[in-house]
Amino acid sequence: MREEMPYGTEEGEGEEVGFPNITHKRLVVVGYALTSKKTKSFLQPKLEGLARNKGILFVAIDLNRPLSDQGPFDIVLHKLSGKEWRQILEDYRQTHPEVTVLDPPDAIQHLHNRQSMLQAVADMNLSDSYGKVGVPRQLVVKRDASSIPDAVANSGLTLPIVAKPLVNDGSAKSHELSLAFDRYSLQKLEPPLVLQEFVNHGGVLFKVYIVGEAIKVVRRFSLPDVSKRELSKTAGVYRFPRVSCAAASADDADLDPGIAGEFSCLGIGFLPLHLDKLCIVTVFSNIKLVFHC
Ligand SMILES: Nc1ncnc2c1ncn2[C@@H]1O[C@H](COP(=O)(O)OP(=O)(O)OP(=O)(O)O)[C@@H](O)[C@H]1O
Ligand SMILES: O=P(O)(O)O[C@H]1[C@H](O)[C@H](O)[C@H](OP(=O)(O)O)[C@@H](OP(=O)(O)O)[C@@H]1O
Repeated sequence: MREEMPYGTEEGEGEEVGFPNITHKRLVVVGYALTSKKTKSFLQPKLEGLARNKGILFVAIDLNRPLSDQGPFDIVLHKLSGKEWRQILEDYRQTHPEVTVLDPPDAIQHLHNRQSMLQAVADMNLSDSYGKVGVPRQLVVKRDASSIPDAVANSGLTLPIVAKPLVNDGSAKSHELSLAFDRYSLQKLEPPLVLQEFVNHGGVLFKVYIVGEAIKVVRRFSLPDVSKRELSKTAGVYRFPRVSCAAASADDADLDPGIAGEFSCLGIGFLPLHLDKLCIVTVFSNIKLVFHC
């Protein structure tokens, strides 16, 4: 375990660590392993400043050196995928039980797959006086795109359909979604895929960020509803951009009065971007819900 160290100087390191107005408290050291893109979007000056004020220091993990030779860390924060990294983390957890790993690989494995990520939500069968939370009906297609039209017909899924890569590993490809207005166009897509029924939801969805006990809900613009008339007049499959990103804030938008108390959870992620607005030293997840009748 790390010794009690006064803020401001680390033993053996001559330079000031620079934590104003904090003395004789232990520094919490967070080792992070993220892609360069995620580091850029996640470790913004605002977050590092918030952390510094709370006596929390972020230190980049060198992926070219043994993890055990680095640190010592109080927390290891990561969003990398792959069997090798998972094994490194599992080995590290065995030799460093005192270190909190966010998130433990076995706790997030099911979120790397767009089929299993929603199973937990479906199994909860959440319902109360405010409404109920479900998941869109969906179908997994692992190979052979030519079989998709018949598979969709046999599954009873209704159009339009949102096609999503089955793997959700944070790569740009894992966010390449398409909207199909007819079954036959689906054979142009590249399995493995999850095919989800499109849920009309008034063009606004909720993103729910949960970090330990802290919960933040934001409204985001989403895909507009598709009417039966539009569906009858439209054919083809169309790739669409990341419509509900941070820039698409709909916090001031009114919800469509025609929709009422039924929520569909479209997807679940972890280690969301908006960490700087929430306490930053517990479990991370972000859940996207749409609100529809
Ligand atoms: N079944 C659905 N019905 C209606 N709209 C959907 C559905 N699934 C996804 N969408 C729309 O597509 C957007 C992206 O969906 P999803 O969150 O599953 O993908 P993502 O790539 O993880 O998104 P993000 O860009 O938030 O990381 C949603 O914000 C919503 O606008
Ligand atoms: O609406 P936000 O900005 O929270 O959307 C996030 C999204 O929920 C995921 O956290 C993405 O992370 P990955 O799944 O690892 O891609 C974020 O992408 P990022 O690459 O910009 O961090 C989205 O911003």
